[in-house]
Amino acid sequence: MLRITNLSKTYPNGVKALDGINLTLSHGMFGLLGPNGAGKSSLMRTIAGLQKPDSGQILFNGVDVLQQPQALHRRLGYLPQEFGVYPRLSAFRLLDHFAILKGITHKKQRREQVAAVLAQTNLEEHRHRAVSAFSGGMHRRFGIALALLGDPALIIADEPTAGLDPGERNRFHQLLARLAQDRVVMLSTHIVEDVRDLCTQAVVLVGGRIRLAGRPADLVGGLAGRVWRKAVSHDQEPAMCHRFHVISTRLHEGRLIVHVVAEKQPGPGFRQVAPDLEDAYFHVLRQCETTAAERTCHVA
Ligand SMILES: Nc1ncnc2c1ncn2[C@@H]1O[C@H](COP(=O)(O)OP(=O)(O)OP(=O)(O)O)[C@@H](O)[C@H]1O
Repeated sequence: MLRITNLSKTYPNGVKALDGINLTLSHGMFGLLGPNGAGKSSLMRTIAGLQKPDSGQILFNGVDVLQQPQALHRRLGYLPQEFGVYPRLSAFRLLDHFAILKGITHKKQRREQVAAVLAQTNLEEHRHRAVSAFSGGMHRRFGIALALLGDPALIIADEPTAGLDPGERNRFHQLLARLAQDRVVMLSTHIVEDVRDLCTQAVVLVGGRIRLAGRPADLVGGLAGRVWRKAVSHDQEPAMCHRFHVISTRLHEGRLIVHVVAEKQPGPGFRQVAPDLEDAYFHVLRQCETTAAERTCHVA
């Protein structure tokens, strides 16, 4: 349904935010995972038509959307990372206003759509409240209500759960999962758990390039039998990082746990564990860091 080929984007300051991205998305929830500055928002903004790439192609149902932006824009719901400040208008009035901007000019049809998106996002009982007085979670759900106007076939949500408490985050995830049943939902995040819990497909983006792609369960496959864990003291950690290929250090019940990638038992006290998505993600980040450091060393 959405096919991206060789997409690249360099900003005027010389930062290459996207470097030859190739992706094909069909129905379901698609996770875009990457650290700060990986290029997630750049990719989403480019798909949403808010900025032009330097090269590449985006096909939506076979139509080239860089040549014919309207082909996608009518079918797109975009939930950006940053929200503007809403005026003191009620949720109903604001949605009605945006529905007009989306081209839903027939009054009865518009009322029905606004009522439907309020129901889908569980905001019906708040429809007469000013959006400016909504909580963070309600804001996010209101953002989705806006994105749903016009019944989009593709929803792009850029780090939608940032700042939500666990309850709201869970409710929001369930809403996205319901929406993904019959459309494409593209979700960017740097929270590995979100991708593991929600997504049928995922890519790891680092430095504007796709480093890992597939079903979350398959992404860990390459690490099978190679991840080892050990509880260490804070003092031991630097030596561990020096001696072993440490992919992560996490706190568990106040204790520091290191995960190491090694072909065989790396040393006393290490226990082999089944790799999870977090291991796969941190392993890729480590590989990218190492490659970047090697490049810097060569230049130096
Ligand atoms: N308008 C811009 N002009 C110049 N550089 C930009 C611009 N937007 C983004 N960048 C740079 O491009 C790179 C990718 O940024 P982008 O916002 O796409 O990453 P991201 O993965 O969404 O990060 P985050 O998780 O922090 O939102 C970064 O180095 C960023 O500083």
